Amino acid sequence: MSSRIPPILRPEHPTPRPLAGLVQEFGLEYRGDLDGVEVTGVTLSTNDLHPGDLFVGVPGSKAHGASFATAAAEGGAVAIVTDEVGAELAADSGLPIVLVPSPRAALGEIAAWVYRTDDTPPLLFGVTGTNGKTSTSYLLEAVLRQLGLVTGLSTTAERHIGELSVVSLLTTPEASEMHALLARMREAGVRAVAVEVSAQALSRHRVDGLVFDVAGFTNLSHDHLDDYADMETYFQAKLPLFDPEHARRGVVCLDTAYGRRVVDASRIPVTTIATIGHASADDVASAEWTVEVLDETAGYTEFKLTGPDGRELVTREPLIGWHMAANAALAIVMLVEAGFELEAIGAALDADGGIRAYLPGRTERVSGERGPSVYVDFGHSPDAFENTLAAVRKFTTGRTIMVFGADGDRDATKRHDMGRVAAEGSDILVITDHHPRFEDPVSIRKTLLEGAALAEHQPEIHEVSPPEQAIRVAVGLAREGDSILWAGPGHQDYRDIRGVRTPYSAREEARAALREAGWA
Ligand SMILES: CC(=O)N[C@H]1[C@@H](OP(=O)(O)OP(=O)(O)OC[C@H]2O[C@@H](n3ccc(=O)[nH]c3=O)[C@H](O)[C@@H]2O)O[C@H](CO)[C@@H](O)[C@@H]1O[C@H](C)C(=O)N[C@@H](C)C(=O)N[C@H](CCC(=O)O)C(=O)O
Ligand SMILES: Nc1ncnc2c1ncn2[C@@H]1O[C@H](COP(=O)(O)OP(=O)(O)OP(=O)(O)O)[C@@H](O)[C@H]1O
Repeated sequence: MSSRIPPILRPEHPTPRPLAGLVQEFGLEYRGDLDGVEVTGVTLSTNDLHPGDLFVGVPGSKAHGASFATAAAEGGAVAIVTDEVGAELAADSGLPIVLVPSPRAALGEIAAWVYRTDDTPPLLFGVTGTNGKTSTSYLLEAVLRQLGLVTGLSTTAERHIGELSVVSLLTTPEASEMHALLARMREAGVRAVAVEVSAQALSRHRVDGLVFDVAGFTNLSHDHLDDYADMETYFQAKLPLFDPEHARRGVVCLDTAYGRRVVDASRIPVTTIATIGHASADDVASAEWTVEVLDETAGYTEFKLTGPDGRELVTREPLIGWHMAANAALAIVMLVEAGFELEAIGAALDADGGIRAYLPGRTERVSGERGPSVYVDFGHSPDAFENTLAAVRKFTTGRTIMVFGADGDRDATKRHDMGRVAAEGSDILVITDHHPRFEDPVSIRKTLLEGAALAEHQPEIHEVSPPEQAIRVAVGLAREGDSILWAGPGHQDYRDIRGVRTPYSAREEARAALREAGWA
């Protein structure tokens, strides 16, 4: 990967802690001399090593982290934490070695100890599900800010510490980064944090050592079957967020049938929410909260949230689609579960004319007053395509044009459905490339085209590579009144081509294509 790897934020003024204290507190075995060893940080990667760090050697898919122990020592690491296999690999590093049975499983608690994130933690919100995690997290942050709090955010798109913003690498950072981020947030006076929690994060202990005040579940649909054997395994991977080790309370959206199953499996108190017209009639009837879309325009969606005891809130958000109303309502109910009064939330939102949120690359309109409407979106699953296409179509007087490609080296089993759903919902389809990674982009497009051919409705289909060209073809075909939905790249500022993060922004490309076509 190139140097465009985003920075990892750490506390600016870490307080050193004696390593002997860690060993004593957790009753850990060690080799070497711990006398005078002071720890100021923790990492599992030599690419993010600071002098004074504990280097945690985790067994990875390509290498055992402990095989980089000598490099870690040269970089200023003060000790190694690893397993028995890693201890052998790290023996020549000259550093003391602390032994744990599973370094990845230990990382969260160790990072919490190093950065003292257990001391006066902020209010913590965790959001999981297939689609809508980033959006719900941004919406939580927006409402918290409108309530006057200094906020933090951790999502696929960005990490925020108050007004400071950096782009993200992983959706949910490794536990060492997560706790460093929280420590930095504490320095900045952050009082509430919204964290997007991926299934991979739960499977890989990335949120260990954190207890969310409120966990939220958006929905579950086909994705990530490269990481999980089947939908059931993927579903099961989400459940630990609803255990007492990870959250105190939960809010579960019943819009997909998996929601009810989360409620049944949850080991914490949960409340439920369902979207009228989208969840099943039974789930709408049994949900404690319901959300109903009242008005939709190209500029905003207005909705009503109704809760127990006839409590109600009507507000709007500058986002399109019923699914965004579902995300916003989930965020608001999570705040209520955290102890905020619904009336206070309503008053704060009313004062501002609704929720003030900007979601980078989530059905983001990049076009101007004239010409076709162009939206850049991060959707990369059949369900996301269906919802965003429906939302865009609603405000399109002309034709709906969709541009998309699929991720290489990621769940290939969803590609047929992506092609089919995209074809069903569009009048013109431009199939192109996304992140090919190490796959052949021609063969990815071929699978998408096969999927598109399965659709009952057949749009006009074009195959265009690379995406810079594809968006220009789409803009060239578009007329006033048409809409273009470019799904996949969202906020991202690179394409991963054979492991190299090549600079590239779909939002910039789309704007350039519009300018070149004279629509600026
Ligand atoms: C499958 C997966 O999660 N892999 C993660 C894993 O990589 P790995 O096991 O291959 O690590 P490895 O390369 O064998 O290296 C082993 C260890 O040696 C260390 N190392 C390695 C090389 C070196 O020079 N120095 C060094 O210290 C590594 O940091 C690592 O700790 O540990 C790495 C270090 O933290 C992660 O960066 C990497 O995430 C990769 C980039 C990834 O793509 N993960 C995806 C699947 C992911 O987690 N996605 C989810 C969800 C996204 C969504 O919702 O769409 C996410 O939360 O982002
Ligand atoms: N509640 C929802 N239901 C269905 N689709 C949604 C929902 N919310 C958002 N989407 C669609 O999914 C796309 C991704 O949204 P978002 O980034 O919020 O999800 P995510 O869960 O964070 O995704 P990822 O796991 O890829 O980071 C959006 O651009 C939109 O197309």
